[in-house]
Amino acid sequence: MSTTQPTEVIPRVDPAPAGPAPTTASGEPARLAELRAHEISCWFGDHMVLDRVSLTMRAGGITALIGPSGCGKSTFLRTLNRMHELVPSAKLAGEVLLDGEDIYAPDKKLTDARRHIGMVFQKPNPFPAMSIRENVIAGLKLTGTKASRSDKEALIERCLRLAGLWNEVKDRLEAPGGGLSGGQQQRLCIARSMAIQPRVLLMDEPCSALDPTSTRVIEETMKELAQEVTIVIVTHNMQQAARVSDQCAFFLAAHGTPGVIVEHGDTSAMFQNPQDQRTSDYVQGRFG
Ligand SMILES: Nc1ncnc2c1ncn2[C@@H]1O[C@H](COP(=O)(O)OP(=O)(O)OP(=O)(O)O)[C@@H](O)[C@H]1O
Repeated sequence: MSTTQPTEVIPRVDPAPAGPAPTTASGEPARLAELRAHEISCWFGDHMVLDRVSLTMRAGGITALIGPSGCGKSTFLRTLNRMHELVPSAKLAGEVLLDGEDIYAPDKKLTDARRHIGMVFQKPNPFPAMSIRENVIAGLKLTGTKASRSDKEALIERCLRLAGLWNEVKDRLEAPGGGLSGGQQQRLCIARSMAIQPRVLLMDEPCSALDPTSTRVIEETMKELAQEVTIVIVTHNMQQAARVSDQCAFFLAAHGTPGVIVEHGDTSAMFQNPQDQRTSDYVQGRFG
């Protein structure tokens, strides 16, 4: 995909988003949220793919999930906003606590989990025929959020600035989202996710379909976003994990056993002084 995309102008991420910052229902500034997975196990049918995985994703931090293919990183990520349960054969045990409240508790709705915990996928998926403007606010209708026309305009600008896209699209907000380059489309998807003011943003290999320039732009964008939202990213790119994250979790599924976290901790420690030989081998590219 990256080789066929139009060339992308390198934008500067605007550090001063316009429009209102996220607030709680009472108008207080939204607090950054901690997400804690406690003893998460997952199955597809009888196939257990994760075994009692626990991880605390710090409020306002960027946590990178790393590990070889098939060890359960994406499955784990999908448990964090209840996407795992969309697969008919899927089962799950354990808890996911958003600021201490289990998103799987019987009184919690699936739509609440999606509202508070947004997701950006590997392949950019804007609504191609919808305008850039409509793409950004597409989630408002889905989540039943009401906003005045002027609030919507402020939100559109704010989210496009947050996603580092405003300067490139401000003069063509009515153009279709599908006409943007791959990197721009991914930033449009980030803007769309941010418009519903999530407390956590999950990113599943968000740069794997992008060229290096677009990748660096998204990485800069992530650092800006982390001031407002807790980020969890799955990445195969060790340099990316080292560049963007402040915390890493190394997943491994040895010899057909379910995936577990072998080691987790501050990114600098994981890369410079890992405690487990397997982590050391993986981050230095000796396998995976
Ligand atoms: N929809 C599904 N149905 C059945 N099995 C699945 C499904 N999705 C994933 N799996 C299996 O679950 C295990 C973990 O897969 P997962 O995609 O979570 O790993 P991953 O670490 O994210 O891999 P990759 O890095 O290649 O994306 C694998 O054995 C995979 O085959």
